[in-house]
Parts: sequence; structure tokens; C-alpha cells
Amino acid sequence: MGLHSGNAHVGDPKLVFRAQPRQRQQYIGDLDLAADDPDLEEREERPGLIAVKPTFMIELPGEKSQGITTKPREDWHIDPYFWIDGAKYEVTGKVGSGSFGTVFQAVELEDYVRNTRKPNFTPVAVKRSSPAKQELLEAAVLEAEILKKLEAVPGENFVPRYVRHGTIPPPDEKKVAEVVLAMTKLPGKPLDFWMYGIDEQALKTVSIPKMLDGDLPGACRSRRLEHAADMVIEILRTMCPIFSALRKFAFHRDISAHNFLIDDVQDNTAKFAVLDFGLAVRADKWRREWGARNIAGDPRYFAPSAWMQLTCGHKYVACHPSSCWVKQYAHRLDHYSFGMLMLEMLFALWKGPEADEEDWASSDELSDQVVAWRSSFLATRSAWRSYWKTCVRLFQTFHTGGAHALRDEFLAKNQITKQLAIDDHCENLVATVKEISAPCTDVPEGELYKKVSFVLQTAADLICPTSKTRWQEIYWRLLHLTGDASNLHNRRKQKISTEPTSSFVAVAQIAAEVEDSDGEEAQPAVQSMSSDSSFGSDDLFVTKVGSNYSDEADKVSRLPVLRNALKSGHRRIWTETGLRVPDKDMLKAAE
Ligand SMILES: Nc1ncnc2c1ncn2[C@@H]1O[C@H](COP(=O)(O)OP(=O)(O)OP(=O)(O)O)[C@@H](O)[C@H]1O
Repeated sequence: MGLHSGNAHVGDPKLVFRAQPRQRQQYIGDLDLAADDPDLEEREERPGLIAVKPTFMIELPGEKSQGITTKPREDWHIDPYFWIDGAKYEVTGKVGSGSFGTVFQAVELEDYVRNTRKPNFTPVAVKRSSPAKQELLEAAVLEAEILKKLEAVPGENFVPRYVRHGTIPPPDEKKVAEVVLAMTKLPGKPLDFWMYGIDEQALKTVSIPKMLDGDLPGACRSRRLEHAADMVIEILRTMCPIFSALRKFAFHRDISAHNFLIDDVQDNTAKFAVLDFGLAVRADKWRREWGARNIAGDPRYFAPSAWMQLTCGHKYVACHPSSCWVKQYAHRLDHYSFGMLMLEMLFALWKGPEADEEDWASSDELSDQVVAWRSSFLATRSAWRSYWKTCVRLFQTFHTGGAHALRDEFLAKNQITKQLAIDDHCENLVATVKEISAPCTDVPEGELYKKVSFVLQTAADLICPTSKTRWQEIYWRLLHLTGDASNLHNRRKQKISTEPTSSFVAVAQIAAEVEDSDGEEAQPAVQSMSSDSSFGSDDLFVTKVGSNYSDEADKVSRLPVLRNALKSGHRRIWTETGLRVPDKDMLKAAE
């Protein structure tokens, strides 16, 4: 039997299943080719074919997702075909592997459900996760759901697009099902590999000074400060809409340089994509149940609250005299990790003052303001390096000595203050944040200073435990920095008959205020914001009106504004406390 008849052999039962689902078992038996099948030999000899375990998943149209696998086969390692939700794939390579499974490259041969018999040779990435427990299984399924939902975020290749997914039931009750997820395969290399020239495994043991000083061969520490800042701004610009959309229903929990791809690198720009939502959690559940959930992610990007929980347990975090730590853990995990990544990128890509020789050497002609800014910036760099060094050391200790080693370290008492080392780590973060935002107070004129200060301020806002800055606000600030805010403003002015009374910066502040309460308590304002917010869309009526939404007098004061909004075709208004969807009574009164 040749390869082609082999395909047909696997595919035919599928057609019969549609008509005769009860005969399923018989056909499953048929799928399990005999060990001496000559087809296997042929496949083995095909160049470029890698060894994979086959996943025969047959999900019958119209039935609940319930994959059916063949019995384990002795020759499992050489069959490249598998099914997901009615489509047949052939594995053509391996993309990578992680803690929970392998990502293959595959092409779709046929789609029986949609009746497409033509192969689609655009390779897809297929992630096969073999979770060890129920919680991880839920995360693997959630990953598929998240990719589906993020399809609504405009833009290309920022995140893999969902193709299809399915589950393979476990062979026995003690085991957990597997999840197979097909998504678009994105171009590029992992950001950590691009920055340091070594892979994630090597980073677990690499010399920290070498890593920080860029002595690693292949490391990318070659950029001038402005170009390094441009790169950070680009990743932020790409990711803000994604994280803003994501935070409404999930947290990624594994933001790290390893989980971003970088492609099409130019001097000061590149394309970025975020991957691997395999550790994600539902936002509402997480906010309620964080104490009962596992601690996950890359330890370098762990907020101090995660270390606190790992060391002393969730009650310690919950009862800590500073409530900011619990809030950061329950609401702003991704904010923190992304802020860390921004700083990591800035200082890993910048070669140091020598890269900016032209600008930095001629200090004679520099104004006092510029001199002060530069010295403050160099102090920021030292503070960051010291904090980041600790994070990398913790990460390496975690991988070599395990959680016990870290627990011992963090439980040690500080000789002077007698507080636990974990609390020192928290204080260290607060001090670092201060240093990072220092150069942002008196910013000299010029693109370089503007951009770098923007990066520092944004990162500080993201990692600061008391910060409430939201993705939306950051995005507005970014548009303002790049001049896109005024373009948007002008476009809207043309479209909105009543001129907005507040600038977009003010709107950003308003948005931040609304988002402040996001998730902490389910407040009506936030809910309406979540379901309705579509920043960047042109249907907002921007205005500043009274702040007390529930107050009758305030409602009355907003009536004229609402009338204008309705006249110009807008049914939502921005108020000082955020985006409002007027209730029926108000609409009636205004109409
Ligand atoms: N859609 C994709 N397009 C291109 N490459 C991908 C895609 N998905 C995953 N990869 C690559 O495959 C590797 C492993 O994938 P992934 O990180 O999702 O698996 P994981 O088991 O969750 O890993 P981790 O241990 O890092 O959590 C990644 O490092 C990435 O380079």
C-alpha cells in the first residue's frame, strides 16, 4: 500500500462515520494500521519527516468535542497524520517545544467537515499539550478560546490566529486529556534568543555579568539609545491593544522575552508577536481565586507578590499591611511582567554611552538640563541592573535549586530591620521604580529624551505596585508621543459635530480612572466599559461632565450633552468617570 492509498485509508472511515456513527469502533480499529504496513517504511524514508506520535482525532460533525484516538501503537513514532475537528493534517516539521508539549508545523490535507478536498499548503503551527492535571488542561483549552477571542483585535501577525482545536480523551481515568490546537504559524525568532544570542535553556545557567554586559557572542547589544527606545515603543504599540483586549477576560501569566517573536528587524523597528497563552487564566476567576491557584510564569518576571506567595503562602500576601501587593498579584500580573520586559529590552539593546558617542561625548555644549538628565538616566540604569540581576539570579536558583532554595532565601531575616528578605525585595522594587521614573520629571527638548523618558515612565507605571495605569491610557499616551493622537483627534473632529471639550490626554486620564476599579470590584461603570470599550473606534462622544453617575442632579446636567451626542449619531458619552451608556430613561428624556 502506497502513501496515497494510506491517506485514503485513514480518510474513508470518516465519511462513513457521518452516516453510521455507531460503527465508530469498527473503523477506529481500521485506522490502526498493522505494524507491518509497508506504508510505514515509505514514510520512514521520506526525507525531512520527523518522528511524531500520531493523534488520530475524529470529531464527528454535530457531536460534542470528543476526540477518539487509536489504541497506542508500537510504531507510533513514525506516523505523521492526525485529525483535528474533521480536518486531516500532515506533520511537516517541528517548530519548538515547551514544558507542556510540542509545537509542530503541519499542513492541512483535507477538511471533511467543510468538504474541502484540496490541501492547503500554508503551514500551520499545531500545539499538542499533554497537561498533567485538570487545571493545566483547562488552561490548554482556554488558550484556544483566547486565540479565538483575540481574532477581533485588528492587525496582522501580532498573535497567532486560531484555526481549530480538539481534545483527545485520556486512555484511562487517572490521566488527563490532551489538547491539540492549530493556529497560524508566525514568522520570527524568540525575542530572548535574538537579544542574547542564546536560548532559554542556556539562559538558566549563563553568567549574569556576561548577560548584562552583552559579552555573549551573538548578543544584540548594539543599538543607540534612541533606537533601543524605538524598539521598545514598537513592541508596546503592537501589544497594547492585545493586552487591553485580553485583560477583560484573561491574564496571560507568562509574559517573558521567550514568549515573543521578533521578525523583520530594521535599525529601529521590527515586528513583534506574542505567543503561548498556555498558562493563561480567566480574569474574573483569577481575581477571586488567585490564592488557590498555582504560581506560574517565568520567575524573572514574577512580581514580588508571587515570590511572597511562594515563600509564605497566600494568606501572608492577602494580610500584608500594604494591600498593594495583593492587588498587583490579583489584577496586574501581566502589567508588571510587560513593564519588566520593556526595561530589559531597553537596557539589553542599548550598547551604553559609547554607542551614542556623537551625542554623549560633546558634553561641553550640553545644557545643564541635559547633563542632569543623563546623569539621572545612568543612575536609572544602575538601579535597573541591580534589580534585574536579582531577578535573573532568582530565576537561575529556581532552576538549579528548586522552590525550596528560594523559600529559604526569602525567609531569612534582614539583620538590621529584622524583616523577611521577601519584604526587602518588595522595598527594593519600590526604590527601583523611583529611580526609573526620576529622569521623567525634567525632560529636555528633543526626540531622544522624549522617547526614552516615555519608555521609562511607562515601564515604571507598569511595574509599580501602587500604579493603576491601564493599557488604554498607555496607548493614548503613545499616540500622543508619536503624534497619532492629534491625527485621530482631527479625524474625529471632522466626524463629530460637537467639538470635544477635553483633549485626548484628558480622555486618557478619564479612561484610566474608569479602569482603576477594573476587576477589583465588579462595578457597573467598569462593566459597561468592558463590554463597550472600543478605543480607537470613532463612535465615542468625548466630553467632560459631572462625575457622580448615580446622582440625579448630575444626570440632568448631562442631558444637553447627551442630546448633542444623539444628534451626531453617538449613543455613548465619555464622562469624568468613563464611558457611559445612558439608561433608557435618560435616552428618552434626551430624545
Ligand atoms: N504560532 C506559532 N508560530 C510560530 N512559532 C510558534 C508558534 N507557537 C509556538 N511557537 C514556537 O514553539 C515554541 C514552544 O511553544 P510554546 O511556548 O507555546 O509551548 P509551551 O509548552 O507552552 O512552552 P513554555 O515552556 O515556554 O511555556 C515557542 O518557543 C515558539 O518559538
